[in-house]
Amino acid sequence: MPESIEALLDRLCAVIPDYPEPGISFKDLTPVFADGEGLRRVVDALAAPFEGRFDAVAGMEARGFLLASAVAYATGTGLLTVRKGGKLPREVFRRDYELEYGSASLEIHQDALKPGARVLLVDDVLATGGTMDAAVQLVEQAGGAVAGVAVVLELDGLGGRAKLAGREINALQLA
Ligand SMILES: O=P(O)(O)OC[C@H]1O[C@H](OP(=O)(O)OP(=O)(O)O)[C@H](O)[C@@H]1O
Ligand SMILES: Nc1ncnc2[nH]cnc12
Repeated sequence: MPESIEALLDRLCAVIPDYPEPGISFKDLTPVFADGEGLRRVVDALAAPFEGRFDAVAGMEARGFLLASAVAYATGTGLLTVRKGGKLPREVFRRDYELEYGSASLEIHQDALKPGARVLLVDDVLATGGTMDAAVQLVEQAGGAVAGVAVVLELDGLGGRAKLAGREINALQLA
C-alpha cells in the first residue's frame, strides 16, 4: 500500500524544541521539500480540493513562496507574491500582524490582481493564523476573491482555524 501523506509528513518533518525561542516547538519542513516524492505529493495534495476553482496562487514570504510557486506551475495558474514589509517597489497594501514568535508585516502590490481573480493562498504552516489572515485581507483589498487556504501543517491549539472562520481550509496534517 502506498504511504499516506500523513505518514510521509511524520517521517520527513523535523521537530525542533525551543526554536527560535524557548517554548516553541518548531516544525521544519525542509526535509519534505528536499525529497522529490515528498515535494510532488505535498504540492498535488495542497491544490487537489480546489481544482478548477482558482486562477492564481498567493504565497507568503518566505516559506510560502516555495510551495505556492510549485502549486502555480503544477496547475497552470499565476503566482502572486505577498512579501514581508518594505520589499515591493510599487504602491502596496500593508497589514501588520502577530505570529507565534513575534510580529511582522506583509504587503501586496495594489495592482497585483485582476478584479475578481480567484486566489488560493498557500503556506507551509498555519499556527496562530496571523500570517494567513493578513494575506487573506490583502488579497481581498487588492480586489481578489479568496478561493481557499492550503497549508501543509496546521498546529493544534494556536487558534489559526478560528481566525480564518468561514474560509475553506485544506490542511494536510494536524500537528
Ligand atoms: O500562523 P502564524 O502564527 O502566522 O505562523 C505561520 C507563519 O510562520 C512562518 O513564517 P515566518 O513568519 O516564520 O517567516 P519565514 O517564512 O520567512 O520563515 C510560516 O511559514 C507561516 O508563514
Ligand atoms: N511552530 C512553528 N513551526 C514552524 N513554523 C512556524 N510558524 C509559526 N509557528 C511555527
